Amino acid sequence: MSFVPTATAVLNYWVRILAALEKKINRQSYETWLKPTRFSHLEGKKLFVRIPSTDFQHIGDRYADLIQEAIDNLGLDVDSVAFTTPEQDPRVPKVREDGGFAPVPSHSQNAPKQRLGGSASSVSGPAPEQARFDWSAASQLNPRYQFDAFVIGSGNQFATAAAQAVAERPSKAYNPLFLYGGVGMGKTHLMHAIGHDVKRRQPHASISYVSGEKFTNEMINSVRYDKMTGFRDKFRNVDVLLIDDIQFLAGKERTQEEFFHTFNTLHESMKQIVIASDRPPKELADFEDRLRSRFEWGLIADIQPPDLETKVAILQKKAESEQTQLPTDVAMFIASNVRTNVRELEGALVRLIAWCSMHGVEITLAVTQQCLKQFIDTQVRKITIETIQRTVAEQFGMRVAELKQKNNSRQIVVPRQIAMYLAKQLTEASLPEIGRQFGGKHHTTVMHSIAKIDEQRRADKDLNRTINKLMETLS
Ligand SMILES: Nc1ncnc2c1ncn2[C@@H]1O[C@H](COP(=O)(O)OP(=O)(O)OP(=O)(O)O)[C@@H](O)[C@H]1O
Repeated sequence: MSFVPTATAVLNYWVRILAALEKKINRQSYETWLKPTRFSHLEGKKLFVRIPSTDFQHIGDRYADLIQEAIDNLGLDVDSVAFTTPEQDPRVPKVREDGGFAPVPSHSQNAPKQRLGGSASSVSGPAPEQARFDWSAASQLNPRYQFDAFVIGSGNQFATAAAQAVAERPSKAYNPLFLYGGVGMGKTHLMHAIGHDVKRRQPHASISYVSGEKFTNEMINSVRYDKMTGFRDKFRNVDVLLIDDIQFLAGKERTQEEFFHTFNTLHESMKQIVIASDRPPKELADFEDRLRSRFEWGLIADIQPPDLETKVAILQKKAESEQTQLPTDVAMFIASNVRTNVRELEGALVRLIAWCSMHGVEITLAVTQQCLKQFIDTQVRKITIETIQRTVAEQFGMRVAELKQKNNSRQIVVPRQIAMYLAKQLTEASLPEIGRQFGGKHHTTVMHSIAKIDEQRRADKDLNRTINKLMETLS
């Protein structure tokens, strides 16, 4: 027996979705953007929602995931949601300039629409100019990664200011903007925030966010299925290209070649390029020089690990968005026990909130210590020399075996000395033991290596940064 919803039930669809959203997002955003929306009508499985003006169109992008989640949780028979202003809704009689009414078409085809959780559907028929909205690109952006959700601290202040400048004046402030920093430091968040912000200011702008891995895979498939023209059109015809984890292109000559041309086309036509990487351009091993040098054309901004205060502020902001009260001593405890990776910081908080809600207890310091004990213990797990060797080899694009060989070329010696230095700093191993694990080096060689790096680290900022980054990855 199929269930045919009554008019009231349908009307309740959006009301119920809103009720679910209200619990998930902060009050101010809800009051500003969602509360003023109204159910309009249902066409088949497409739910039309009335928005007061085109300024509200970004909500379909910003809250796409949450709306989809609510639809799924509520089991509603809706497969897409469209947001329309009264002017865009052909069911609303329009007053012509001469004061008469324009004819009302039988169904609304001009409304921008978004197929939630899937590829975007195209807008059929000529949409009114102000209604054009590139949902397909928008859906690649995580609605949570906005500037106002990003906590600014000393480590990311410069990168955030640069990202904001780029969002305000794409292709005019810095082009390209090259963001780099360690794992989970917020590079992706900032890139998406640029995308959202540009979209808000220029709803017509087409924005493409792609990871280095996806770019590579799409290119391989396009070559394989003879679809290079489509691939090129896709990435060379955007207003803003956000490419994440560019280090993935290391050693991939054909992909680098393709990206080189994409870069040139976009740059020449004054389109904005934002690149994120886990290391600065000059440390991108196995990259063509012509690409590396282009990465340095605009502005290079690094993101350093957050300090304790920033970590506390991130936790509090995150708790607020989950509508949870986080006592300061609890925030301090988590911030000082979870290492610098913000993703893990958030993971600890999510775990704590879930645990307290499941056990029906309030969040207190004692409860937090109990709940996060295992989480924190695994963080201080022992670091081994093998792990150090693997991490250093990866950082310098070489094999672990090379670190142990009797090769004294500079490309090998420096990483080897760094690895020995880290082994001394991060493990309990003695000098002879370290020497043994590096292909049988004498303990005086190990000592010399450690002293050398220790000294150079003070003078060479880049080397110091590389070591900090390795330490951060390792610990
Ligand atoms: N300063 C910050 N304020 C608020 N949230 C942050 C901040 N920095 C990072 N985050 C959050 O931490 C998580 C990880 O950030 P993100 O994915 O942007 O890191 P990343 O630098 O791109 O990491 P990776 O190198 O692994 O790709 C995200 O949920 C992001 O929202």
